[in-house]
Amino acid sequence: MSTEAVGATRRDYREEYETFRLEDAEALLAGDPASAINACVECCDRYVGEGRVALRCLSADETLTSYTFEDLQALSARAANVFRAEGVVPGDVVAGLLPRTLELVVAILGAWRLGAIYQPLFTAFGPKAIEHRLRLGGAKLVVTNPANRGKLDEVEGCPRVAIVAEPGAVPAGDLDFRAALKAAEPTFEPVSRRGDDLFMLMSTSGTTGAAKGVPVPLRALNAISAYMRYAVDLRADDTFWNIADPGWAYGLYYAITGPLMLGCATLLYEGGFTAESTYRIIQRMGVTNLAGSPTAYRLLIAAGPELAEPVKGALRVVSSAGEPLNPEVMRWFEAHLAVPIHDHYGQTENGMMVNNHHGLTHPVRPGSSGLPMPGYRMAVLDEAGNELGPNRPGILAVDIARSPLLWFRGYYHQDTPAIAGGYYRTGDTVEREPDGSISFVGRSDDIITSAGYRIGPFDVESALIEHPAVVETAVIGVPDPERTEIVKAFVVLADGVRGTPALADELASHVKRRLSAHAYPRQVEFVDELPKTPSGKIQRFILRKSEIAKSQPG
Ligand SMILES: CC(C)(COP(=O)(O)OP(=O)(O)OC[C@H]1O[C@@H](n2cnc3c(N)ncnc32)[C@H](O)[C@@H]1OP(=O)(O)O)[C@@H](O)C(=O)NCCC(=O)NCCSC(=O)CC(=O)O
Repeated sequence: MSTEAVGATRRDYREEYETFRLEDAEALLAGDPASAINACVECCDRYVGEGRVALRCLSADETLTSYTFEDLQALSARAANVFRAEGVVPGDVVAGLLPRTLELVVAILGAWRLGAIYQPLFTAFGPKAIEHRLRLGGAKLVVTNPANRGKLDEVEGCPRVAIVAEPGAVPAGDLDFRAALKAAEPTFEPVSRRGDDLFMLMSTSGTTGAAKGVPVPLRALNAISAYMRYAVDLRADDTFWNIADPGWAYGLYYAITGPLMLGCATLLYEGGFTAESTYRIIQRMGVTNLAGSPTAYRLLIAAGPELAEPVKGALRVVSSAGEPLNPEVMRWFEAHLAVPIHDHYGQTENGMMVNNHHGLTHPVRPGSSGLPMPGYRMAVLDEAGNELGPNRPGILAVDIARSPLLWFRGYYHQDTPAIAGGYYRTGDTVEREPDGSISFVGRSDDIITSAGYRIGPFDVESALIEHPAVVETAVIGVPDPERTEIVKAFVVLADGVRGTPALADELASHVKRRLSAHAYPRQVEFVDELPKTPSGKIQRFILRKSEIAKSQPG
């Protein structure tokens, strides 16, 4: 597989797009049943022997510790031995409920070395979101830390727990992960898998049901490395930092897997996001290649240009994903940080597919998500599934037969109506410009995009309905200048319960604790009834329309 950064000299987009083919070694990975592959070899072993730094960990108090690929090889081997001793076999699921620390990477690489499937659990999740995901994948083992351990007590049927804790703080019955790593052998022959075998089990929010499982086969590695080269333009001499959390696709695919696959060091910062710490870390670590979400960038801007001044000119490229990037953010970054910031579009289901590529030359239009990545043919479809020409809004879809990098073949053990007629429909409404670039118009369903997170209204509604004061609820996204959208809940209360601000806060806290700290309703409105179809289905779009009308001046 080619690991060379294409960006060393930028290549012409058109030429690269038209001549794209999976190179011979990559074609093997792309599904040849005879191919043998191991994700830990791709992301670690292949760089062993050069003493290269693979991982820089900054703790919450900003203490720096660096690890080489050799360190990660030995630690992943120890972890694989620990997992095997716990009964994990190739094809089993190992879940990680850990902050951005060394042990997170060790758990991921250890699972992969053994041929197991890694399932991320975002540390903001509450027991409800965790239980749903652990059930979905039938995880054999979950690796966590004391800050998150208590949530697992509320998970029915919780699997065996390995905990990263001080020796005195390991709960009875749990496996002391650090002690077990120490005692384990530092060698483990990587288990060969095939391109179609899974190595990650992700989840993503739906509009009608609870979060769906997204199986990720090993051949997705082709697309992940292609994105790092074409769109992120990651080079050997870059210091790379993707601030997204590896509890989600953007972080797991492109903060961990992608840079390690190219043999580049990645940076994990355990602390929460603030503009001050972000600028401080860029300066201290000499970050040249930065990735994150528009909300993070808007928060940097809101902190003022003075904070940006010391890092002006330090960054070479900046990538943005998770929600559309505002043209104003692009202009501000040019003016105050002297760096181009480019919008990239993707989904958990299939990674990045449409980009303003840093590593390829093509015009970049503010407000546009860019051009299809080489390896994908994108189409804009009408409701009947016909391809539309320029300037006509429709659903963005991937042409399956002509997209050699496409890996998504359906949700985990679930029907996937989004795949039909030779296309995978993304659910996003877009418009294609005459120059081929694609502009995001909106979602064609009820999914909420807030601060780059995809939030399913159904998940929030089912958490709210658990509260005794709530009889019925409908959850929508309402426009917000900072977070794109925020979650708003319309709530019908039980007889005799009064809708007070204190109750609104209580409901928000309930969702935060049970479902997730990022998905709670920031607005709660108490109503007598909800708009419904004659058959009783809640019409969220009516609520959304009236909120949009309210937010528009005049
Ligand atoms: C822009 C941000 C850095 C801003 O960070 P903030 O900390 O201000 O806010 P937030 O949205 O993360 O968090 C909302 C609330 O949850 C809390 N919170 C966040 N993370 C937490 C954690 N790990 N543990 C406990 N609480 C946590 C915060 O304190 C905050 O509480 P309070 O509100 O009380 O202060 C972040 O939102 C971000 O990284 N967004 C990008 C998300 C992303 O990576 N998207 C792409 C992947 S999604 C994806 O792949 C899509 C898909 O599913 O298909």
